Amino acid sequence: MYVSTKEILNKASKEFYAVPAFNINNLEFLMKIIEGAVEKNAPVIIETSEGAIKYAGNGDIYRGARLFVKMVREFAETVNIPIALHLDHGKHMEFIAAAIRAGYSSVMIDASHEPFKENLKITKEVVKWAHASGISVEAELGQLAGIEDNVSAEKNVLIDPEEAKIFVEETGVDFLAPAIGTSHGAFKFKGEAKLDFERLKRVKELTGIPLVLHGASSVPEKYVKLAEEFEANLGGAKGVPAEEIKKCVKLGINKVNTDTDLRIAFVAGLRKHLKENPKEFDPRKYFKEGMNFVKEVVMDRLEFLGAAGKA
Ligand SMILES: O=C(CO)COP(=O)(O)O
Ligand SMILES: O=C[C@H](O)COP(=O)(O)O
Ligand SMILES: [Zn+2]
Ligand SMILES: [Zn+2]
Repeated sequence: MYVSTKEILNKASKEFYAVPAFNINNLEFLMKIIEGAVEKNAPVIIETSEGAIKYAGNGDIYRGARLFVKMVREFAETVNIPIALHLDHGKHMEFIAAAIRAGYSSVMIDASHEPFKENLKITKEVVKWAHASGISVEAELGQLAGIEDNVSAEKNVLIDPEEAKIFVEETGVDFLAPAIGTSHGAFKFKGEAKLDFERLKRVKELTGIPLVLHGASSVPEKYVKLAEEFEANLGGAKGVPAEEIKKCVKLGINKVNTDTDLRIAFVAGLRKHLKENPKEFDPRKYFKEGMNFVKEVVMDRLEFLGAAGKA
């Protein structure tokens, strides 16, 4: 079923589990995410960045957004689990408009790089606009470190829980992504992972809405090692361990954004397959191993986040 993100996340918030939101750019990852979620009988959120939409539309934003809606709906309508499609890190109004018009289930307005008041003002506008079309909205407060495509910040600026309360009340936003120390990409921490759990707890107490953890990939050693065995250079890669994410879920995280783990799993399988099969040139064959690793990551996350069996 193609459903609203709000329906999925309100249930998760009430029952204290989290639903992974997986970033996709193509058909292959989508196929495996759905397959994994069906096998786990779990709800799942598919998300696309602005970059993904541009890529799929070959520069035509409206076309890219329509393609993703058609693709996701086609899968969603033929299976018995709740599936939603979300715009990740919407920073430009054209992308938000394209997603709303194409039929996304929800959008993110990410004005977290702006000063608090400006972020609030922009978010409030988008909420008004999206809600008029029955679409729910995610916003972000504080900033994540790390650099990834158009998502970047020099240093961590963690969320202020008191500001979060005002922000949620005044904007009417449906979900909030609090910056609590994670960052995007494969290189999140120099040493141990350090997250601000106290801050997260306060934000949940003061806002009460479903919260979103960005930069939540775990960067599993299994796939990093395998990719490196086949000539990848991922030295220093480090993610958020599953145990830390589970603590976040206990404190009120209900949506866990995951992109990097799928990318690393896929590239590990792709590198391995190509190296071991130098005569192979059929993409349906040389993508297969990577796709199966993507499915493994998906199923593992659905399980430890508590979404398995919640469809
Ligand atoms: O936050 C994300 C997408 O919005 C993805 O984070 P990762 O890079 O940790 O997978
Ligand atoms: O949060 C960012 C996501 O990982 C998407 O990255 P992207 O802009 O490279 O598609
Ligand atoms: Zn952001
Ligand atoms: Zn993110």
